[in-house]
Amino acid sequence: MLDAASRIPSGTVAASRHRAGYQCRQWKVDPLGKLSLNQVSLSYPGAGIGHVGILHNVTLSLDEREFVVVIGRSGSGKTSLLNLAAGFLTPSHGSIAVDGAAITGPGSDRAVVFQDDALYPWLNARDNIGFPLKLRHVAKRVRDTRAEELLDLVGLSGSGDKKIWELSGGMRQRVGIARALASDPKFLLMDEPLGALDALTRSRMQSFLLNVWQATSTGVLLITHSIDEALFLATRVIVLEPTPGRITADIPLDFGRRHLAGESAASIRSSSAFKTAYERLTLAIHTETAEFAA
Ligand SMILES: Nc1ncnc2c1ncn2[C@@H]1O[C@H](COP(=O)(O)OP(=O)(O)OP(=O)(O)O)[C@@H](O)[C@H]1O
Repeated sequence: MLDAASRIPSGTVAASRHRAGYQCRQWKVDPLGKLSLNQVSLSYPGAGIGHVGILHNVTLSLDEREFVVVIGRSGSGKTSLLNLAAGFLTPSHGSIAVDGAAITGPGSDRAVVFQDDALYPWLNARDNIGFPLKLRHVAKRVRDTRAEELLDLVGLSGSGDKKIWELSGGMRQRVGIARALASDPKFLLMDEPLGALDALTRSRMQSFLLNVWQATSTGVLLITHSIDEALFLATRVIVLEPTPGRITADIPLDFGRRHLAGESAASIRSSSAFKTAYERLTLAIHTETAEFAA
């Protein structure tokens, strides 16, 4: 079962948006948004050797109900892929679109969460969360209301006045995720968001991430080095092979949904299905021509 800190009151976010009183997307009502990378390649200038291919012909799409995890060996281009989806990088070839419209840079429809929480130490938790709304000239009263609702969503009710240095690593990452959600993104792009946490906190945060995903219907693209984490969270795992980075497996999974339906993490991880999936994904990551047979 999910622990109390991981549970999120159903309907909290959707209901809160109306109370917050600023223009936002109507989650679960609009048609599903889609983020697509179409035959995307990326290369960087090499030192005297022309261009070095980082990603080659990557085609990938995810919608707002999906939790897609990208895994692959070091240097396979995972962060580059996320930076392309975020609009921080421009592809050398191919195109990236949200709902069919080509993206030309970062946008409020895609929020990014990094391993380092990147919070502003001079602001308290509430003002950190409200900061993206401040950039959009949303009134302070409305920002504060929204921040309190997001603090509630991430299990930190009553912590709005806390300074960043008063928060634990897991709490800081929750505030970072709340801040990312403040702009009501269609997609959360997360680069090793739990990578800096200790094992126990990381495990609790995995349940928390699944709950945030379920409560907000925000599409997630998450990078991890952890096979266990990829299997536990993803509705699809994408395997990238290096040099140049390309997709060699696209695997549907349901362990996260099972957890959300009430099965304990321990029961899932000890199941033969999870152990078999672990072995197959390990093989897929470490084999040149990856195969993930059902
Ligand atoms: N700005 C850059 N200029 C040149 N090469 C780069 C740049 N950024 C990344 N690279 C190279 O692109 C390749 C892919 O890097 P990337 O960080 O996307 O991989 P990754 O799979 O996220 O790696 P890791 O798992 O180690 O974080 C690496 O060989 C890296 O050295």
